[in-house]
Amino acid sequence: MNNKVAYLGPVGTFTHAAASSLFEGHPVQLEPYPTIVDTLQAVAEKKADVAVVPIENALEGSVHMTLDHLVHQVDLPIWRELIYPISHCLLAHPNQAATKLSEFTHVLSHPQAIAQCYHTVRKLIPGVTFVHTDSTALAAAKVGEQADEKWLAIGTTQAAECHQLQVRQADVQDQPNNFTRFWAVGRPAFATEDADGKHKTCLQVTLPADYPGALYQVLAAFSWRKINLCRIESRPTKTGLGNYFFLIEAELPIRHVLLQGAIEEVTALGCKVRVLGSFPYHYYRERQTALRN
Ligand SMILES: O=C(O)C(=O)Cc1ccccc1
Repeated sequence: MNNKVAYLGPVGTFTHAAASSLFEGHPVQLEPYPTIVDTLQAVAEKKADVAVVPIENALEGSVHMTLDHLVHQVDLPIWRELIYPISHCLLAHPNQAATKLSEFTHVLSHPQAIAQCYHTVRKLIPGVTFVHTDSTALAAAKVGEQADEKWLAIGTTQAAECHQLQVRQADVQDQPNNFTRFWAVGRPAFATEDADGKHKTCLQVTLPADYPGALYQVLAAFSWRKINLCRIESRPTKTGLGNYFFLIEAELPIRHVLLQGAIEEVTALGCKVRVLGSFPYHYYRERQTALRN
């Protein structure tokens, strides 16, 4: 039986492109879900084996919807990470071909896409109204359904093709070098190769209480072992204002003796440590043969 891969759909989202790249050449069934939460729930409810969701963007930072659902709502291991280049386009219905860009009234897209293109689009279309949708491809679909409205979608060229839209302006993100990290979450029946050693571990660390130097002590456990941390972020525990946990990503596999030592030390300090995943990661096109059946 083919593995079922849930992704934030519909066809033409960036997540769809990331999921297609991750599983290229492998017998999987890609299944779109309308929201990030639905995508993760598909695996939690065993309707799919793995879910592909965005987790962090170079311009906009964390996708809190993904992070919070993984931490608070489900217990699913992060299985792989793909870092994928993101280029946003302004898409319009062909019936609006004569409409000047500055005359469009609404720009629809996923909140992350709007945030990544906000200043560029406002300069092109002063006073435009932004409308959030569950995905960039859904925005493209809505624009495709409204031939008479002066609406634009921010999305991919694939979404433009799917919905017969025109690319009115390409590369509208506020900065070049726009990348998004995508996580594949779950337990698919694939072995993963780890030959080049690019591997990281994501930990959720909750401090026992707030006291001077608490976080410093936690970080020291990694620092003196010379474990490189590639991300640290605080998020509310949702138990009261001012209560946080830390998400720490270390550039070592969980089985590494140094990381085991650091986790023991942090636990001895009274912290709660949960391993959200220990997984290989790669950049798009860097290692297409990363999966084995
Ligand atoms: O809506 C999409 O296309 C997504 O996959 C979410 C997203 C939005 C913007 C950048 C990266 C991912």
